[in-house]
Amino acid sequence: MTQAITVAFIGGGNMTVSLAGGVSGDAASPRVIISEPKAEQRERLARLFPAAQIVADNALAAAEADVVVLAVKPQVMQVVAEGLRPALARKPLILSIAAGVTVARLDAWLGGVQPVVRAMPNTPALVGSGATGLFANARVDERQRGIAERIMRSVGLVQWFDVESQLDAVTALSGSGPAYVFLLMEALETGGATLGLAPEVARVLALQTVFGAAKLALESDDSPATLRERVTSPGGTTQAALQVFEDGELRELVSRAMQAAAQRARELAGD
Ligand SMILES: NC(=O)C1=CN([C@@H]2O[C@H](COP(=O)(O)OP(=O)(O)OC[C@H]3O[C@@H](n4cnc5c(N)ncnc54)[C@H](O)[C@@H]3O)[C@@H](O)[C@H]2O)C=CC1
Ligand SMILES: O=C(O)[C@@H]1CCC=N1
Repeated sequence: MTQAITVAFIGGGNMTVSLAGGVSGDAASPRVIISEPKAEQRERLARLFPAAQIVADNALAAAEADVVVLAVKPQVMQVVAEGLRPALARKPLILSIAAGVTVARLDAWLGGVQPVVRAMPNTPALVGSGATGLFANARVDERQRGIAERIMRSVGLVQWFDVESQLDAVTALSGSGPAYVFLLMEALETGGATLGLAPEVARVLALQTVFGAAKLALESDDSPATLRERVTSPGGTTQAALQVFEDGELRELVSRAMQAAAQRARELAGD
């Protein structure tokens, strides 16, 4: 943070552990308050973040905050947001990371006066390699945009969107995307075992291959298509495999899967 601000996390689960760790590592780390109803989890949080204040009362946490990060499951968001209303007189920035909860809904639950940023993160944020889409309502000023961006950037890449519906596409790509890649890992592992490799060997080779390919693509100036061509010797093994993927219309299948995810995101958002 550029100045000593107070960040209150509502819900002290996996994502909060990751984000609180991220912002605590920041050069000018903010004061952190975490509200969590489960006593056992509060004890864990206190061990992980000795400098943070761990409480059981959402309103108490929010009342002193410059930023309130809503990190509860979407199903409990309405109750949590409505319960916070009286504690938000200072008009802190609200940063919601709940999947599928629109700014309009949050706005209604919070009383229609708060600056609200909606984030669509993904689970690799848990290891500091997330990808997050952000959308801000009109009450969010430049300074607050910077703060929201900095919080999410502490666990990975951040991209802003001017149109909230684009977060449905982000959900279909990077939000759900880790599951597509895990499915590919599973398939590579099974395929390796079918070819006679020990399953644990097939798994480690599959994971390292996905990791290595992603790292190479991120660090290279070349496009994934060029990198793919570079692996593919004419008449060689890769070409034989890629032909099977093309015959099975893998690109079309991925596109259809993403359409289904985006459609489901729209339905869940109540659009
Ligand atoms: N797009 C994605 O893949 C991801 C989205 N998310 C979003 O982030 C949010 C948090 O996810 P996780 O940290 O994985 O969930 P989690 O279940 O680990 O944490 C939620 C925490 O909220 C606490 N909680 C329950 N009721 C509460 C209440 N009334 N007040 C305060 N705290 C309460 C729970 O005890 C729990 O510790 C979710 O809304 C989820 O949709 C998180 C990870 C990735
Ligand atoms: O599957 C879901 O609905 C959520 C949104 C993105 C990742 N998980």
